[in-house]
This record gives sequence, C-alpha cells and structure tokens, in this order.
Amino acid sequence: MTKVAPSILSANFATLKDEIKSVEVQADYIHVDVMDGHFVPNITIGPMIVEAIRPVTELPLDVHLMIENPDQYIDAFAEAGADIISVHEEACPHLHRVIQQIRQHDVKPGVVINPATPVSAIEPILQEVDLVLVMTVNPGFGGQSFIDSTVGKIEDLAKLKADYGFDYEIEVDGGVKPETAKTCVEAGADVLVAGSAVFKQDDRQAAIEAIRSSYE
Ligand SMILES: O=C(CO)[C@H](O)[C@H](O)COP(=O)(O)O
Repeated sequence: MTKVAPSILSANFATLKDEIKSVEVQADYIHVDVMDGHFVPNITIGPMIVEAIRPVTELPLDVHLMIENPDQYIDAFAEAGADIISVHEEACPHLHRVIQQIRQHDVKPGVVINPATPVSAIEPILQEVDLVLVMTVNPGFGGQSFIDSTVGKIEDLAKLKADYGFDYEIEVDGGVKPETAKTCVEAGADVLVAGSAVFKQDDRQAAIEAIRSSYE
C-alpha cells in the first residue's frame, strides 16, 4: 500500500505537536524538511526541533536534508531521533561515504535527486539505500506546482528496482495532491510526501483520505 508522509513544512509551527497529532491516524511517516539557506533559498529547522517532536509521535521521522555538507549534521539528526535521513546527490561529492555514515547510526539512508538531476547520477548507490526521493518541484518551498517531466524518473527507478531486486522505497515530494497523486502511484511511487495538500486544509484526515482515494 502506498504510504503518505505529511510534510510539516506547511504546518503551523506555533502548534507543531497538535499539527502532528492531527495527521497521526492516517499518516505513515512524518516528513521533516531541513533547509540551510545555502543549498536551497530558505531556512527551516535543525536537530533541536527533531528532538522536540520525537516524543510526540511513534510514526517514523523522515528527515530530508536540503543542506550543504550534510555529513557535518548527520550525527546530530540521528541522535535527535530521525528514522530516515535523506541527502541530496547534488550536495554530496562523497555520497557513498555519507550513506554509510547514516547507516552506522542504524538509521535508514535515502538519496534525493532534484528535478534536473537524472537517475543515472545515483545508479551506483541504489543498492546501498533504503529510500530514493524524487523531487517533483525544485526544493525550497511548499505549495509549488508539480513538474510533469519528473514522472519518467519514477518509472525508471521502479524498473531498476524490479530488474535488480533493489530494496528502496520510491518517494516523491512536491506538488503532490489528489490531482497528481495517481500519476505518481501509477509510475511506481511507494511514498507520497504532501505538505500544503494536508496542512493547509482544515480537515487533515479528509485531506489525506482525498489523496489516497485518488488512486485506490
Ligand atoms: O521538500 C519540500 C520543499 O522543498 C516539501 O516537502 C514539499 O514542497 C512539500 O510541499 P507541497 O506538498 O506543498 O509541495
């Protein structure tokens, strides 16, 4: 069954505990967007917030690092309670080493590609990761429009997974809502990240249900 991972980027940070509780029944992961103002033009949260929300939910914390030099912060995010840590291929000249660093913490490692990065850039690391995140918008902000040209990469990753028996989940992030979710699932997505389509709606359970019912 396809998983849904609400992104707290679009939540109300003044009431973050309640926001997480409002999606807990329907969600599979809580997606945490970490931005440094360098790799992407926005600044969000650090390990202190991950540590603060860790006791709030038993759902896995799916931490997406949109930062330069992620190797310098992996230990802190792992110790703060992340269950999955994903790093961008574009930010890691020594990607294999960084993936190993994440796994040494008994945390699931993921690799992320931007819309302009081809699947071929991560092929050598696919057998080492538990998650591949395909950005379907340019990272940095919630509420952007889904980029249709990224769908072929979801299909390519699904084919590689089937052909070689790789274990990774294919996650998609950006512009995911009831209108775009079905395309992602049909292409092979295992996890749908949704920020504004969940947290900008008054009824969060209905919002997640609307995403699920678009493809079920
Ligand atoms: O990584 C992200 C932005 O860089 C967010 O997770 C993503 O944009 C989700 O927001 P929305 O569903 O509103 O597009």
